[in-house]
Amino acid sequence: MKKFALVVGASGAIGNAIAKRLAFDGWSLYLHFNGGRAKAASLTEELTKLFPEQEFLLVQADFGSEEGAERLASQIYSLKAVVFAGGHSFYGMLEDTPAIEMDKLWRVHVQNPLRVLALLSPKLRKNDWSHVLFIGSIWGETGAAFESVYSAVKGAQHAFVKAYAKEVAYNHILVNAIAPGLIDTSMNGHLNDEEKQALYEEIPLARAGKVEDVANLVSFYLSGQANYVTGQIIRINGGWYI
Ligand SMILES: NC(=O)c1ccc[n+]([C@@H]2O[C@H](COP(=O)([O-])OP(=O)(O)OC[C@H]3O[C@@H](n4cnc5c(N)ncnc54)[C@H](O)[C@@H]3O)[C@@H](O)[C@H]2O)c1
Repeated sequence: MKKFALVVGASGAIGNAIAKRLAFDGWSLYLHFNGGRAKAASLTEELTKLFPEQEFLLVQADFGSEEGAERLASQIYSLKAVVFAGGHSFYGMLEDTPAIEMDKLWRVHVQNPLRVLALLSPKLRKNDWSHVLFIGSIWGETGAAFESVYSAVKGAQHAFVKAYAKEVAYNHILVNAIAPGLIDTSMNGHLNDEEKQALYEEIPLARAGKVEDVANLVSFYLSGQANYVTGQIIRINGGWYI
């Protein structure tokens, strides 16, 4: 029987790498996108050609609204794993963060992923083992100046992981978060080369992480070799902020 995972944010940089890695591992995938249909469609086409025995299904939803979350859940049939790799950041002082932006950060990172999960949990409970993984952030653990609201929503994701892991352990649903440090994606587009270099000097491994670094860790979690790990926030950060 095909094993299906939902990758939320598969059209994004980290989500795209996760989708490719999970396809390589033999998963069939629901590939979620919001904007960027062309990119998501070409990923689906590429994976279908490479892995014809597996299924790759595109699902669109805006996590800015509850209807989007509900529509996404209604398109999912069989499911063994969910990886939440969507989201956006906002860089600025708290007093310069518009209320509408705060609301959006909360909805996209917390409220609607949790709503999706609530709707999908009966499907996850049907399996011998299932996995829920959030791509959180080290800022959710340490906090970051000028990203205070983003840090707050990432911290909320991490707190949820710890709580929900306890709630569904009985059903063999494992719930964890991977908390990246600096990963080389357009989410860090606000940094110029000089600023990036200054950050690399702070990071013991002296570089930004690659999207594949995150995808490899996701692959390990979902491989069945980490089935005694739940409720954990695993930092992937080159030794930065430990
Ligand atoms: N890049 C980093 O350095 C870094 C570090 C720590 C954590 N993260 C987290 O990793 C995740 C992926 O980041 P990325 O760097 O790949 O970013 P990205 O911008 O490349 O991808 C973000 C994805 O989120 C989706 N998305 C954004 N708004 C949405 C909405 N309203 N509804 C539905 N989907 C929406 C986009 O469509 C896209 O697929 C995010 O949760 C981010 O917070 C990134």
